[in-house]
Amino acid sequence: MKFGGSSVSSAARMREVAGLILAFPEERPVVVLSAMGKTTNLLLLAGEKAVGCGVIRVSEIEEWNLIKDLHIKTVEELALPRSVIHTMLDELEQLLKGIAMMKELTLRTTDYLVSFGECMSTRIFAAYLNKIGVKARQLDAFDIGFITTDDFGNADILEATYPAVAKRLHGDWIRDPAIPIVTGFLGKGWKSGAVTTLGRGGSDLTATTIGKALGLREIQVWKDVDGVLTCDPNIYPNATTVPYLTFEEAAELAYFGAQVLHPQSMRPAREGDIPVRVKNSYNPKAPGTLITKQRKMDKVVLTSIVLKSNVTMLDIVSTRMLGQFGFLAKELDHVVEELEKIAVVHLLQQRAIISLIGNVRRSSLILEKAFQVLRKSGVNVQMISQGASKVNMSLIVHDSEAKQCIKALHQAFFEDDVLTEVEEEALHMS
Ligand SMILES: Nc1ncnc2c1ncn2[C@@H]1O[C@H](COP(=O)(O)OP(=O)(O)O)[C@@H](O)[C@H]1O
Ligand SMILES: N[C@@H](CC(=O)OP(=O)(O)O)C(=O)O
Repeated sequence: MKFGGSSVSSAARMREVAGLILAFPEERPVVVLSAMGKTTNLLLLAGEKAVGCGVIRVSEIEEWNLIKDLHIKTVEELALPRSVIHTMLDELEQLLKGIAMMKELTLRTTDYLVSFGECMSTRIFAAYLNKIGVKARQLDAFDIGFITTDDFGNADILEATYPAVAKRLHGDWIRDPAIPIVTGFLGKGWKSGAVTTLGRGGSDLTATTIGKALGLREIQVWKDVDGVLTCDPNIYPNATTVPYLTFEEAAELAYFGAQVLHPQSMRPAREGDIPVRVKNSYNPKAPGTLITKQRKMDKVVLTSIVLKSNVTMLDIVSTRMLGQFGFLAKELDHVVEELEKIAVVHLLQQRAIISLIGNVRRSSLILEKAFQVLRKSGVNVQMISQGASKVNMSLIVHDSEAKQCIKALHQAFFEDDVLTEVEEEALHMS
């Protein structure tokens, strides 16, 4: 079970989460936690400020004080001893002073800095479970076999992780059974031995990695929304829950920008064929979204609409590109320079990709409807791509028009009668 930052943002939330875990007494869950609330963002900001503020002013950094106050308050409200996080907070202050002294913040140090968020949330939560009589064991992912590349800030999990994590968690359980409370988002670089992070939202990936390593029956990812929704609720609040998704759909959705899932998180679940359930810790009765290998697609038209803003488009016109392979593999800075030798190249910035995740076997119907809607809204699509994926059609529009497009498309596909049209078509064919 993975609980994101919003699920463990306060003492009250931690009590609720403990209640959710205890609601399944017959299960032996492994719990993965993110940092409390917005702690990761605050740590990043505190680090940036430390670079320029001088050692003696570190104690005045607003974000550092917010982090300290939140964690101390949580420990106090859960009636835990301060010693649970005392050492961590001391070390964190030392680290910020070190950054201030060096006037430098490398990617490696940034990963170490943000790791304090997960290290503290898990220590508090494990102590709380033990206090209420539920035996729990706090575990730092970088100590239990999460081995990654040394790409600080966006490390990849290496294959050796699966057997190592399985061995450690099995061994611990046999020696002394206790619910493992594991830090999400973190790993250990295989060359450097330093703490790494898996990219923002990486706790989802921690959870699915453990799921595959242990061959679990189900992976649950608890969020602050009722599941994966038909679009980002911050863009258009009429979004509704998508009850079922395939791994492929969920992966495309995440990859093309839906913040709800980490882009790489579906891979271990798909490889291990372990269902993933996305649930709302604020509304546990809601059924959520169930993500599996396959689902019945015959009535499916569109599943979800995803927006990725601020993308740059390369418009290449050339008659000389036949046989010119490998040119995009060169460094991005050199791509335009290289292409200009063989083509007319325009760099078009402030574009947005709107991805229509759905049944590509209905592509003509989807595109017909989409273009009707966009034409009515006076929007010109600048590129369209169906690619290799069986579930994704992408349209590129100008950034300034993107939100309005999402709203119009959502209304047409999810609030009007497109399903009736498909049902009629299916009836007609049978
Ligand atoms: N298609 C979508 N479905 C659900 N949530 C989405 C979608 N697109 C964006 N979001 C946003 O993702 C948030 C949940 O992801 P995240 O912040 O990583 O949660 P957590 O911190 O609980 O893991 C939601 O609060 C919502 O605002
Ligand atoms: N705390 C990390 C990792 C994470 O997964 O967080 P969340 O589950 O709150 O998205 C982040 O903010 O990126």
